[in-house]
Amino acid sequence: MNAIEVRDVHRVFRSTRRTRLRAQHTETTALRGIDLDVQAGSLFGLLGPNGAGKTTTVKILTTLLLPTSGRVWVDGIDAVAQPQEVRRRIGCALGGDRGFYDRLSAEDNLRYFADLYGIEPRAQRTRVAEVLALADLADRRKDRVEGYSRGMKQRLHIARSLLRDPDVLFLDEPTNGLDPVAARDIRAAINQLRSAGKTILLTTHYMFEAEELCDRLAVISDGRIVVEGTAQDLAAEARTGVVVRAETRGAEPLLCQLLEARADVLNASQELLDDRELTTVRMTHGRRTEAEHLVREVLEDAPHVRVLDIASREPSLEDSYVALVSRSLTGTAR
Ligand SMILES: Nc1ncnc2c1ncn2[C@@H]1O[C@H](COP(=O)(O)OP(=O)(O)OP(=O)(O)O)[C@@H](O)[C@H]1O
Repeated sequence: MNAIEVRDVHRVFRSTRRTRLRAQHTETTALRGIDLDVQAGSLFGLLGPNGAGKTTTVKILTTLLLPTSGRVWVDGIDAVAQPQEVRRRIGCALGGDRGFYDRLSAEDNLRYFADLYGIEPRAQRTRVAEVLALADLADRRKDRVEGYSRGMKQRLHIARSLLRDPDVLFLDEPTNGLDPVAARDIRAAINQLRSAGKTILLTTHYMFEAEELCDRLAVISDGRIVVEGTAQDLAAEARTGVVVRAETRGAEPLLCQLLEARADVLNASQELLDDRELTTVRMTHGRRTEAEHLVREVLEDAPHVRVLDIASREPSLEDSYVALVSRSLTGTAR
């Protein structure tokens, strides 16, 4: 059974800026026909570069925004026709530093929201204690939120999203900007919620996080779903055979274009290290020595380039992601 279904959703933002002489209308198309199926009890990851349309999708699913066209069901309920009913069944943590009364304690904040959500006064104390424990904030429950770290605030967002014991949870970049330990704690909490049978849709920029947590993933780019499936499906779709990394002296970024002109190169990028350049080449080639040889040839053909080191590795989810997104943005059929 699907807990979330999205059919051909489009979203256009229209705005008008008035100058003294005239009104200027602008249109931004954020979503260009999104389809999604998220199975009940699964953890689904929405990945994509900045501005791809992830937050717009989450806002539509959580009834904060209306789609311009298309249909959306959450927990079997039509989110456009019955937004109130959907709101009762979902939890939503959009994160960030705002959203709480800084001068109140975490406990008082949650009591306030429990009231707002219509949780019976007699049940509030127990429920607030439960979600504080789930978010590992029980021992800091009396502290004012203004003294909370980002990681603690993020956990408080998750605690709030759990107040109504929802079946479906939406987490928008839950570990964004957190240090590695705080991020690991959040991931552990998310894993616990999945084990408790919740359906979770999360957006993230971190590939290892998506790989660690998600059952299925969708990559969204420029308002379209580029690919949907397991991490293995994404790798198969990206057709990344091997990743070659070459350390050089004297290599120009232009060389990446030369490499990308080859049919067996999916994507090439260069970063500057202290006194060297590091070129990463994602190839369709499966044989590592052959792939290394090909890259070495292209680099050494360029004038004044010295190859210091060359090595290859198996592709990660991040490599598949980079190949898929760059392919979708450049519109190449490779
Ligand atoms: N309220 C708005 N008015 C106008 N344009 C908007 C609005 N909200 C989003 N957009 C535009 O819609 C597109 C998708 O934005 P969205 O926030 O959904 O992307 P995102 O994938 O969540 O990006 P990020 O990873 O940076 O959060 C962008 O081009 C953005 O500028």
